[in-house]
Parts: sequence; C-alpha cells; structure tokens
Amino acid sequence: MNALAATNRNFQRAARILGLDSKLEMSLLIPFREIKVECTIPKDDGTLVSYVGFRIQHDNARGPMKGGIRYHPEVDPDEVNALAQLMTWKTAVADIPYGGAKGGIGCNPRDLSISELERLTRVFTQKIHDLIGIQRDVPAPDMGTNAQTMAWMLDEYSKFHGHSPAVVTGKPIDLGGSLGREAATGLGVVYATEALFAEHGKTIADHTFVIQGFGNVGTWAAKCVHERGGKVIAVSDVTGAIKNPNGIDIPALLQHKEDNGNLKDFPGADTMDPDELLVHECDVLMPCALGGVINKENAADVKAKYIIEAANHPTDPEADEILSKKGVVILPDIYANAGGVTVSYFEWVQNIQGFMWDEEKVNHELKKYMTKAFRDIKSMCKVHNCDLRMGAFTLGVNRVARATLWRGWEA
Ligand SMILES: NC(=O)C1=CN([C@@H]2O[C@H](COP(=O)(O)OP(=O)(O)OC[C@H]3O[C@@H](n4cnc5c(N)ncnc54)[C@H](O)[C@@H]3O)[C@@H](O)[C@H]2O)C=CC1
Ligand SMILES: O=C(O)CCC(=O)C(=O)O
Repeated sequence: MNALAATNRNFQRAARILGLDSKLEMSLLIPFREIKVECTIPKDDGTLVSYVGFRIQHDNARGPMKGGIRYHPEVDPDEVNALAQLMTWKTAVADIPYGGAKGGIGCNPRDLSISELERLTRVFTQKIHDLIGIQRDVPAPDMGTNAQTMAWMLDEYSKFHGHSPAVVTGKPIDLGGSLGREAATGLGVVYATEALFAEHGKTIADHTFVIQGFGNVGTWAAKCVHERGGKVIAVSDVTGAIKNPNGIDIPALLQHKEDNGNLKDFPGADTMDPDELLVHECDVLMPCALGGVINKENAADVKAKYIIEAANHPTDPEADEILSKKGVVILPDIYANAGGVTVSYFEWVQNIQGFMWDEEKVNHELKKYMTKAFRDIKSMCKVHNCDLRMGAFTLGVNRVARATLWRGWEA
C-alpha cells in the first residue's frame, strides 16, 4: 500500500474513533501547501543535471510547521505528503508547539560529491526560502541529510533574511545546534522502548534486538541499547546485513563503519540475507530505515514480539492487522521516533532565547517528554479500547482538531 493511502487510512480510523465532524476531517487531511521546485545544478564535470524538490506543509494549527528534508532516489510527492501528515500528528503526540511538514529531493546523495550536494541544497533553499521561516516552517535532517545540509540551508536562508539560526534544527553545534540532537531520535526510541517495557516489569537488558538501517537513527539506537545491556543480534544497512547470535559488539561495529563506510567484512559477525533480517528470530525488531518494509508479504513471518517503529511508516496497515492477530506489540512511529523532533524543539527554543542548555538538561527533558507522551497514549488506548497506534493517532489528531476548532475559519 502506498505511504499516503496508509497514512490516510490510519488518520481516518482515528477520526472515526473520535467522532470528528466530516468537514473538520477533510480540512485536517488536505495539506496546507504543497511546494514543488526544479533544482538544476552544474555537476563537477560542468554538465547540468536537474532534480525535483518538494516541501509539503501539512498543518500549522498548533504552531510553525516542522519536519525533515530527505535526499533519496525514491522521494515522491505522495510519500512526502504522508511524511508531512505524520509530522503533524507526531508533534501533537509529543505535545510540542508545532505543526507538520516534510521535504525531499529525488536524488541519490551517495552519487553526488560534497560540492554537488552543497549546490543542490543551496538551489533548493533559494527556491523555498520565502515559504519557510522561524515562525512558519522549520526544516531538519532526515534520511540522506545531516548537520552539514542544515548548515548550508541556514547559510543560504540567512543571505535573504539575515542570520537566522532558528530557521533549521539539527545544525552543527558550532552554528547553534543543540547538544544531544544528533543522538536524540535513537535515544528517544530507547526511552520509548523503556516506557513500554516498564509496564511489564522488563528492561532493555532482558531482550534481543534486530536493527534495520545503520544511519543516524539506527546507530544511536544500537549504541543506547548496547549501553543498557540489550543484545543486538543482527544489523543491516543499504549494503547488506550481518548477524551474531551472541550479540554484536556495537562500539566495534561503529568503529568499523567509521573506517569503512559500511558494515561489510566486519570480523565480529556473519553476513546474512537482508530480506531475512526482518523475519529473524528476536524479541524486538527496530526498523530504522525506509517506509513500508513490513507489509502483507512478510508480516506473517515476523518473529519479533515487539516492533519499535524508529523509521517513519515502516509497517503498512495490512501488516498491522496480521501482526495484531499474532499478538505482536507495535510502538508506532509518531511516538517511537518523536525524540528527534522533540530535541529539535529544544534547539529552536535555545536559538530563540540565545541560551544554550547542557546535554544533561536536554536528555532529562527528552526523557520527560517521551515518558509523558507514553502515558497520554495509554490513556487514549484505555478510553477508546484501542491499540497503541490508534492510541497515538487519536491523541495527536484530537489535539490538532481542538486547536483548529479554537482558531476557527475565516467567514
Ligand atoms: N534523523 C532523524 O532525526 C529522524 C529520522 N527518522 C526516520 O528514521 C529513518 C532513518 O533515518 P536516518 O537514520 O536519519 O537516515 P540516514 O540516512 O542517516 O540512515 C539511513 C540508513 O538506512 C540504510 N538503508 C537504506 N536503505 C536500506 C535498505 N533497503 N535496507 C537496509 N538499510 C537501508 C542506510 O544504509 C542507512 O544506514 C527514516 O525513516 C527517517 O524518516 C524519524 C525521526 C527523526
Ligand atoms: O527534527 C525535526 O524537526 C524533524 C524530524 C523528522 O523529520 C521526523 O521526525 O520524521
């Protein structure tokens, strides 16, 4: 199922549970604004190449729109639309004063040199600079982008509007980035998992983990699991997958990735079929890469007892049904990976106040927000007798609906 159809379906189920008026439902579903721009740059060899960039601003009822920028060959308007909508519900679940947006460029960043990436980012920023802003729409990194990408966006935006550190988050610390933002999504995933396990009197150390994706989110999630005594028994990235039933030495794997750029030939593990990874025997599966990877083709074969959705929309609704019949507990994306945008909010606050927090305060506040959001989701599950995904969706959609109704519509 396509990402937008899947996201709309979850939203519509939540709207029905909440008994939302059909006109309000329609207004919450339609994006505020969809931006599509042509980005042509000279390659290093002098030839021209054109890419299509998107920024979809879904909703701003609760505050400025917020969400990452993705560089990936499969970026398409439907997927960006779905990701933007998910940001609206995610910021509401986390209870931070933002709406939702997402952007992306259909390109393979691995095929571009650093100077080509810089030119592409600058051209994209030139095309959207008058539609983003500190109180309007605040981009951040996502798949294929990082602190360097945000630094170029900040620099280009500032040429038009004056120095504006709060216009992007996930920046380098030297440019006003927050301590703890790089780790925040992975650490938040682990705080979310701890909140779930605490209900059953369990800890991270009691479980085995399989992690798909070893970029920003996957590496930090693996590191935080490992530090808490959890056993990571399989890991993959776009180049392949590895396993070790006795537990992978994560610090050694991080060093190997730093030295080699990927997981290949890591001496502390055996290679495995990447397709087998998602159905590998384990307690906890953490998808930390692409959307739609758990679907009706493989859901019946999933052996994990828990799926922690560190990636956005890794499980499609057909798989949800199959997994729920099997008793698999799914911690949904709009909660599980909300740690990233929560620390982005702290970064924005620090930039606006001109006052930097220490890392201890950032992580302490992050844990507070993640723990409270879990309690709020569980309350919705109880009131509406629903699973965690619908608990999170009803929580997020209800908060956005209430803000929308308070604001009203122009006559
Ligand atoms: N970076 C952030 O703060 C946040 C990211 N997310 C989501 O987390 C996911 C990962 O994002 P990042 O870690 O930031 O991206 P990244 O670009 O840093 O890393 C992506 C990782 O996925 C791997 N990958 C790509 N295709 C794969 C495949 N077919 N099989 C296995 N691995 C594959 C890549 O090799 C890389 O290791 C995305 O869904 C993103 O939307 C969600 C919330 C915040
Ligand atoms: O940190 C942010 O603003 C956005 C993170 C993001 O794109 C996401 O949560 O999917």
